[in-house]
Formats: sequence, structure tokens, C-alpha cells
Amino acid sequence: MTKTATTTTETGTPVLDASGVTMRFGGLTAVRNVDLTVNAGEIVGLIGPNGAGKTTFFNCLTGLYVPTEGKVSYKGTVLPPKPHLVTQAGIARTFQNIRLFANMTVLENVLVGRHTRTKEGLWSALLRLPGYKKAENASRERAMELLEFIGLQDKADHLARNLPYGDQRKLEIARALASDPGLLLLDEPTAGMNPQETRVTEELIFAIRDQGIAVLVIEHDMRFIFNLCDRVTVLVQGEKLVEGTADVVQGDERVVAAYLGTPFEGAPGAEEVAEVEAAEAEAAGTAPAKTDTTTEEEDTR
Ligand SMILES: Nc1ncnc2c1ncn2[C@@H]1O[C@H](COP(=O)(O)OP(=O)(O)OP(=O)(O)O)[C@@H](O)[C@H]1O
Repeated sequence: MTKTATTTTETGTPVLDASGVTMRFGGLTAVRNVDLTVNAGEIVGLIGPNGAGKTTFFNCLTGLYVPTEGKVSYKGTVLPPKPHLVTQAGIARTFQNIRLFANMTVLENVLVGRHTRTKEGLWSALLRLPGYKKAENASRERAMELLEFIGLQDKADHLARNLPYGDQRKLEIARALASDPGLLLLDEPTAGMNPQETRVTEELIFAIRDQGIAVLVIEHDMRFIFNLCDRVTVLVQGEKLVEGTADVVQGDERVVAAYLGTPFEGAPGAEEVAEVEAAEAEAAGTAPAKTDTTTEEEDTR
């Protein structure tokens, strides 16, 4: 696969730099003060129990949500919170639920992903001006190159809805790659896949990284994440709990506790949970009396 628009950044320099990202929905803080960096040449994993705030954080990175606090920079420039400007800057993403154009062909789906990189305007397209024809040919060539890269070149004319599930997920990745990103965000790319499809996806992500595209991936499949990622960040109740190599994260007992729901000292959200439990106990009349250390239960014994 030859790259056309993305400029290669030296390995190890930050591509994505998110700092102090907080996202509140009314009274609920879904993401709290999260810092995260992805360097060129890296594959970084974002894990955490259900509802930890992973997708909300992705939405803050890609301009779908305007973070309540914090900022997101791509290659040193602060990103405007507008999805199309984020894509134009060089960040592409896939979604947890497949979002293909089901009644369009495989090739057309990839061509849609290319529109941020084509300069020809509406009139040029409608009037079929020579510049448009040239741009269209170049786009088709690039789209076919991408289909070859992901192994779907023989299905270019198939309708997206007729593809097997694993191929639909691959097509989503090809469509994201069509915008020539420097950073690819993948939200649960192996959800619903069998082990064979998961292995193919793992190889595909390594190949994408080898093309000079940094990757940030959300996934619940731990084996997949720990095989794939140079670094892993763990979110719990919207806060960053641990960050490090697979070995560091796997060896951290707080991570295991967070997944099993076991309370541990200093756990994110623990204070809030304690407050809610105390309030509930008080409302139910079972809270320990504050002025007298003798409880009713003890009195009756
Ligand atoms: N648009 C929204 N409005 C209100 N609350 C939201 C919204 N989006 C997410 N939330 C809440 O924010 C919290 C984090 O959700 P989020 O989907 O980001 O978690 P997640 O880690 O991606 O979970 P999962 O692994 O299950 O996909 C949840 O409590 C969720 O209900």
C-alpha cells in the first residue's frame, strides 16, 4: 500500500496528545481529567469495564463531543471539536456498531471515505469537468489499492450488506484508511468475530502500523489487546487507573479488582460510591448513629 497524503512522523514523537479531558453529561462525569498520548509508530490499547468511558473518550478525541474540559492536539496542533475537521487533520475512526452504507458496493464505501482528500467541488462533479474525472480516477486507484491491502479486492463490486460479518469490519477499516490518516482509532474492531477473524484483524493492525499509521484501539478481548499493544491504558469509572506495557497492566492487581468489581483502596469513583451507600443506608434507617456508638441492634441483644 503506498501512502499519498499522510506525512510520516518520526517514531516516538507524539501524534495524539490529549490532556485533562473531562466529559460530563448533566450530573454524570463519564470521563474525568484523562491524559493520553499516542506516539508515532505505536499501537496503544484503551481498556476498562463496561461503562468506563472509553467510547465517550473516543468521541471527545474525534470531535463528536465537545469535552467539558481539556484539550486534544494532533501533531502539535489543537483540534477543533468538529468531526470533519478532525478527519481532515489526520485522525480516522471506526465505530463499535458497523456503520457501512449497506446498499452501496464495497468500492463505493471506500470512495466515500476518500472525500476529505479530494479537492474537486460539487460543480466540478455535476458538470463532469476534466479535473473531476482525473480526481475520480485517482480516488478509484487508491480505493482499489486499499481493498487489496485488506484482501477485499475481489469483492469490490459486491454490495456491502452481502459481505460476511468479518469482511464488513475490515471494510470499515479500509474506509477509515481512505482518508489517509496518521492516527487510526478503532472501537472494538473484533467484537462478534470468531478467533480466526480476530487473528486476521490483529495482523491487519500490525500491517497498518507498519505503514506509519499510529493506532489507538478499544477492545474487551484481553488476549488480543495484550498481544497487539505497545502500551495499554486502563479506564475505570471515567478515570485513568493504570498505564503501561502489557506486563505492567496484567500484573497490576487493581486492574483485576476493577474488572471483577472488587473494591480497592483509592479506586476511581470509590468516594462517590461510599457517599451514595451512606446516603442510601441513612434513608433506609440502617446507617450507624453518628453521636452514639451503640446501635439499636446491640441494644436489643
Ligand atoms: N450521550 C450520553 N448521554 C448521557 N450519558 C452518556 C452518554 N454517552 C455515554 N454516557 C454514559 O457515560 C458512561 C460511559 O459510557 P461509555 O459508553 O463511554 O463507556 P464504555 O467504556 O465505552 O462502555 P462499553 O465498554 O460498554 O462500550 C456510561 O455511564 C454511559 O451511560
